[in-house]
Amino acid sequence: MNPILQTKDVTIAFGGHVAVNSVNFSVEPYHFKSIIGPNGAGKTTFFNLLSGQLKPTNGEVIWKGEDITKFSPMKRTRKGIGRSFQITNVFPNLTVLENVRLAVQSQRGVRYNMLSHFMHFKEFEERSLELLETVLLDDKAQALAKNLAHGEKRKLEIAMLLALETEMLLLDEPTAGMSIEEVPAILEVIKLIKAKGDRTIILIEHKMDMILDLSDSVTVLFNGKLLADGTPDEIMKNETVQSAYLGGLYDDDAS
Ligand SMILES: Nc1ncnc2c1ncn2[C@@H]1O[C@H](COP(=O)(O)OP(=O)(O)OP(=O)(O)O)[C@@H](O)[C@H]1O
Repeated sequence: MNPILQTKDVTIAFGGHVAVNSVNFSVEPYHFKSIIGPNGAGKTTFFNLLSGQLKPTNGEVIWKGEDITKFSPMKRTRKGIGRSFQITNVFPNLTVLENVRLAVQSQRGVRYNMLSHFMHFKEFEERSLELLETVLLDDKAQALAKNLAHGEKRKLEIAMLLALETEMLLLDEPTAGMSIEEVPAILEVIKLIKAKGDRTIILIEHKMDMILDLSDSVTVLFNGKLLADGTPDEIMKNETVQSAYLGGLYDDDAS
């Protein structure tokens, strides 16, 4: 099968520091791929190269055979690459439902058309409730976004990302900053999205154990380079990966 997303020798340097170094990466449609690596491995920088927040110093990003290296983040979203919203995109004084509805409206392109908005209001609201059910947040639909617990905010971000109806989801450490009690619920949400089977998902995770049973395949970054790529089983047995993680370079306390 042809990859849906690929990078060819993608590289970015900040001053003299090469944060992502000649990475050749590919993911097939409907695949669930995790990117793992210790702190500072280059995971977030690599995600920014995929989503367009950063442009590479060298190399290419290819979406369905098309070179999108120079495309803006918005253009990539329109093409089908959705990246999880940061919490700054959430309106704190609106309800959870209103926040998701705004994302649904923006996807349908009716943000500035009041008549169309009025005519489709019920449809948007129904779609928003459906998305809140998917992320197990429907019981908080009427709560103000600012009153949500951290884990619930991450669910809201995921609902808003799903509202964009993109073929690909880029999830950047969805469990970051969560309390131990909140983690199973967000993993459950990710499992539900995966089970629908209609999207390609790439997820960054810092803690390897978190994602092994979720992932079809795993890419390991280390010092900006692609260290290994394979099934979770292959990655677990890979000695180079083990030493990268266990060699005192894996800081378990950082996000
Ligand atoms: N804008 C920037 N300017 C300078 N250096 C940067 C910049 N962004 C990232 N870096 C550096 O690039 C390296 C990779 O950082 P990155 O945040 O991508 O790692 P990461 O794998 O996501 O780490 P973590 O698990 O801690 O989030 C780090 O050494 C970081 O300090």
